[in-house]
Amino acid sequence: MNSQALVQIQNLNLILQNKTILQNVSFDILPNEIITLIGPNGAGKSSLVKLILGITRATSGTIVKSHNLSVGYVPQAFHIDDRLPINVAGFILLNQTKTDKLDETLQLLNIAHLKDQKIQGLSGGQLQRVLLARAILSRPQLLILDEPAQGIDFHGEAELYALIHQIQKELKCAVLMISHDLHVVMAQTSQVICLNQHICCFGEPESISKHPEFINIFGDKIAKNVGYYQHDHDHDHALDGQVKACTHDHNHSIHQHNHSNNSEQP
Ligand SMILES: Nc1ncnc2c1ncn2[C@@H]1O[C@H](COP(=O)(O)OP(=O)(O)OP(=O)(O)O)[C@@H](O)[C@H]1O
Repeated sequence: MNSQALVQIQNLNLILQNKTILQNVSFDILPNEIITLIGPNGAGKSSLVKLILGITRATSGTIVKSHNLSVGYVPQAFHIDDRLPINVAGFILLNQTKTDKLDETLQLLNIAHLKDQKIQGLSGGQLQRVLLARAILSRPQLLILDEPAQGIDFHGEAELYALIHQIQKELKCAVLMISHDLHVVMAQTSQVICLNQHICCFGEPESISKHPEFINIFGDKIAKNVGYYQHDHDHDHALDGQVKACTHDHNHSIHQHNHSNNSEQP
């Protein structure tokens, strides 16, 4: 366990309707860290996020959050009622207690010009930025994003991920995001968790892309084509993804989940 951790996740298991959704998941989320969750459809990524947010409860295991942890969240799907008579500023401020950072937030996300526009007329990319603005208005310590670039074209996707990095740097928050955009994840994230009920592998993008379970899930072609990224950070992760003191050069580390139980699915 790391005393600096914003969230410590220990041996989480989730069983729903007699089906194992998550098995023995453990890792820490540290301040200033960008962790991206990847994995095939149905791997349990959104379920894990819902447990961390406290929307659902684990069958067993613990999630310890730092005192007064503030969390911003952008869900996977968001439907706005066509009849809701509200503009962008009104929507961002809805049910918020801290409102003084509205203009600064709109500028940070390059959407100041949309402030008075009706929410219904926005494009997919504009709406994602508005949802991000809402999530960061109160300057959370942890930002959780469930597939932030869903429904956005390739060009807009790259811009959005660059923006997320900019937000992370400016607000100095941690980011946990789910993504299917492997090329971007591998080029821009600091830590990747490859999830398929259990943590298949955890580490830096370069090492993850060489891991046998990653190649098994995503295919050799994707693994060979992902961009490599060198990232300096001051901590290391144990085999199960938890943080420990830094002991070596990070650039080629691979963290692997060992299969001691034959019932685990890859
Ligand atoms: N309330 C529920 N009751 C039963 N099963 C559920 C429930 N919610 C989710 N599941 C199942 O849990 C599994 C994991 O779903 P989850 O949405 O967490 O996966 P995911 O990795 O986020 O998938 P995707 O990439 O497709 O969004 C799926 O098989 C899903 O059917």
